[in-house]
Amino acid sequence: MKVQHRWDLFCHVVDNLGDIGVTWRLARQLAAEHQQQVRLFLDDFKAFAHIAPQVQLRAAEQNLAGVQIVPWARQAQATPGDVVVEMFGCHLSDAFIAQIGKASPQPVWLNLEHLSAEKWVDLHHLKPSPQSGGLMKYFYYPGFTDKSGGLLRESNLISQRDNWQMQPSAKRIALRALGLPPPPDHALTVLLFSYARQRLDGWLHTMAASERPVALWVCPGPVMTAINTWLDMTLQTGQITSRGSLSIYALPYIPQQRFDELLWAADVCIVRGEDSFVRAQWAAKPFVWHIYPQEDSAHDRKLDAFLDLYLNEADSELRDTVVHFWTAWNRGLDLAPAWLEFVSSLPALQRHALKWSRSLQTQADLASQLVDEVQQLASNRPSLAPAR
Ligand SMILES: Cc1cn([C@H]2C[C@H](O)[C@@H](COP(=O)(O)OP(=O)(O)O[C@H]3O[C@@H](C)[C@H](O)[C@@H](O)[C@H]3O)O2)c(=O)[nH]c1=O
Repeated sequence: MKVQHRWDLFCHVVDNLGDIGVTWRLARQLAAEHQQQVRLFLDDFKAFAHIAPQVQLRAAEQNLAGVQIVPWARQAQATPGDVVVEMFGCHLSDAFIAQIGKASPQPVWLNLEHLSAEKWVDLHHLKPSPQSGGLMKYFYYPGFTDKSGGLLRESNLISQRDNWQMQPSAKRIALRALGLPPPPDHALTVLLFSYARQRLDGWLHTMAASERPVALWVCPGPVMTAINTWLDMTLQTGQITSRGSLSIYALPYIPQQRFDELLWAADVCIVRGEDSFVRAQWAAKPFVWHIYPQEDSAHDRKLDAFLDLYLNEADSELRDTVVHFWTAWNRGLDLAPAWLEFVSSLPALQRHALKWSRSLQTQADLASQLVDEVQQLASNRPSLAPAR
């Protein structure tokens, strides 16, 4: 039987939406699917409001989707719960760490790390790290293998996706609800959620000149600058414009609970970071991962490690197609030749995406694994009490 614990998740937003994006998805799942009591300490409510518009920016405390949300600074007066999770190595205040040290029984303390397909992840997952004052912190690594901590996946996600895909009207209704004009008949639909990128001209020209109409849905963010330069105008949120066969639509922010529908509705997804990268895989769509750039080219190793896994069972033609386009995207090269190759392989890429998604589904999801691990770590400590 699952014990109900009091969880404290700590999220420091470094940049972008991924820190709160992953944390919010995990928090909601812990509360809704595992009946855990979740409190989320957060330092950037404006970033949060992009993906959860109902959030109040200045509330001292609020409850959303069964999660208690409090400003970061409140940790100074807070008593730790049964489980403390630092998201992505964000640092807790000394005052809160002192409270962890004083708590009896001591909370299970974890650092949930960034996602990587690199092999070392399996070796480091759940390793303890002794802290000063006799405290112990465990490192939790998400990942793609059975020895890693898994990927976030809601229990009904795949059935929801399949039901949605099977209803011919679902796409039309969703697009309307998302404020998207219906794309022209037989159009190729492309969702663009990437980092800033130069040299989009060749790609945009190629789409504008293609026989098949293309609808490009652009999420808010810095990539819009290069698109506006090419368009020679400033496309406002909610506005659409066309050049030849290409229509470009500037999307508003979409609540996280509806973000999947954009991926499900698109034929090709260009995603980034961690959460949208994982969601594109659950959407089972041909996709491109714009990886978060890191120092010392660490992102190249991460990208290669994922491609090795993702393409392990692909034939050499498909492998080349994916590698060419992903490399061109991530290295800032001209995209036109690799795009044409990619688009002409879409049926095979689609089959591959579905096969990959099915293979990932055999893994236990991250939240379930985390709850089980915490329960085990907690029960190895003689006196950790369930929530009162
Ligand atoms: C555009 C958009 C995004 N989202 C959500 C989906 C995701 O949960 C989140 C975006 O997160 P990601 O896809 O991870 O991309 P990101 O680039 O925003 O986040 C990145 O942040 C850096 C600090 C990390 O180091 C990176 O690894 C990565 O997490 O925003 C919406 O809910 N609605 C929207 O309209």
